[in-house]
Amino acid sequence: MAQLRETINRLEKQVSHLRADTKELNAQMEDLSGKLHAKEATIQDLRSTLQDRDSSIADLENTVAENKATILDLEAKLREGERMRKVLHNTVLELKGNIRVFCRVRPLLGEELAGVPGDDPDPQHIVFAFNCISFIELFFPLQSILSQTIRGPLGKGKYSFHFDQVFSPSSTQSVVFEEISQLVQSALDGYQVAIFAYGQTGSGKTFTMEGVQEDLEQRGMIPRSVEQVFASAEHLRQDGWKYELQVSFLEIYNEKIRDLLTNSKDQEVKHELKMVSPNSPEVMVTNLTYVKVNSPQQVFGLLKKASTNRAVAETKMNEHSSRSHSVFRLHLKGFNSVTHEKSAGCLNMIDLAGSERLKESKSEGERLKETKNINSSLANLGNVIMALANKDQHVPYRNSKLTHLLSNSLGGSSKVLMLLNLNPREECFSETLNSLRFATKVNNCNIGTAQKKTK
Ligand SMILES: Nc1ncnc2c1ncn2[C@@H]1O[C@H](COP(=O)(O)OP(=O)(O)OP(=O)(O)O)[C@@H](O)[C@H]1O
Repeated sequence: MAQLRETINRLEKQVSHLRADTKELNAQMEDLSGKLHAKEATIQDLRSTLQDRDSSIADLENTVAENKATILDLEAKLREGERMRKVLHNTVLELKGNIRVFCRVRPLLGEELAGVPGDDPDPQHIVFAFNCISFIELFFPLQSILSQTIRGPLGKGKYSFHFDQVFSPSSTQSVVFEEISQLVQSALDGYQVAIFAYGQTGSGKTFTMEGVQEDLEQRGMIPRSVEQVFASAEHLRQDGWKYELQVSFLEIYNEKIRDLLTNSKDQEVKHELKMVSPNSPEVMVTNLTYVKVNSPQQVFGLLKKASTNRAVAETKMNEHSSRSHSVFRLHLKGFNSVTHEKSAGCLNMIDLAGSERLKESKSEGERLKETKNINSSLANLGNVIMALANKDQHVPYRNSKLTHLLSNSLGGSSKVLMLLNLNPREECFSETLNSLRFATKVNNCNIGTAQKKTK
């Protein structure tokens, strides 16, 4: 019996322990389930945060897609704008005629200013209208002072001219370039472009075309055009255009062609003008150096090389007078990988030899021969332009090397600009009048509508 009681006691103790354990386990269970609820709530929170994030990402993705569409739309509009610019530019040129004349008068410089009141670099006998950028008036020098105070007809003492644009002595290189930059652009669009600097010795032709290379402000039309062509070609890449650019530079001296980019010291290398093929109007120069160029700096190096090679002779009118025509050519071949369009433009920049007449130049001997050759090739340039304007059956391209070489860039399918340079000195009055008359004849010509070239 006692043993039984002892067993019961022991069991009762064990039951009481088990009860206490159960109680503790229940408490722990409750605690854990509380924590589980809390975790579930956190998970729920995180889920809803994730959902919010997902919808924000979707919103952002939509916004990005919308922006991309807007950008594509804007790019298409820009391309359309660029196309319209070309169309408008070409229409304006068609209306104005594809031959245009700009006139630039250089300032009086250095010793030329001696005795000029107030060192005024503007000539007294040339008058520019304040309200008309295309008008220039020349006064017979003896009457020029009078004409400044008494306005009105002075009979034969006053000569008025209109051109597409007139630049007074204060016009900078960048102002002049602004007016020709669209024309330069046309070469990238596949046009044949010819820009001539015409004028008597010392009138500023070389300054206008080449300028001072080391001085950014004074750089001329050639370096500025080269920079613009490279910048535009780079810009057009995004539309699928890729350009191959090639430079040649030659001079025509005494009706002989000389390569200005040659490394050869052999002056006897002969250069002849030949048709590219029997059916092509294009003329090529035999044995001429063509350099493939990839940067403006590379072209500037070639310009330096050419200027050291260029023949410079002395005349009585200008100590360092250039007695040759120089022809800088940039050939631009374009291909568009998106539209498969092709273009083949050419930019010719020509610094003509001084246009003074024989008796003014006081030339003798070898200089006399040079002057005669220069005069006859310039006169022939005028004849070619007149023949084109008159739609003559025969255009005398072959009468001089210059017009023969440029025949492809002078016809009705090209764009021509004559930059008439004038010397501001009163002593140059009769040459100035002569130049203005020649340029007026050119200005009155309309050589037809330019055509793009695709091959
Ligand atoms: N717009 C200008 N501003 C400042 N200087 C100029 C300007 N135009 C010309 N000159 C200066 O006038 C001088 C004669 O100019 P330039 O040599 O260009 O004449 P040119 O017509 O090319 O003569 P040439 O027929 O002998 O080649 C140069 O010293 C040149 O630097």
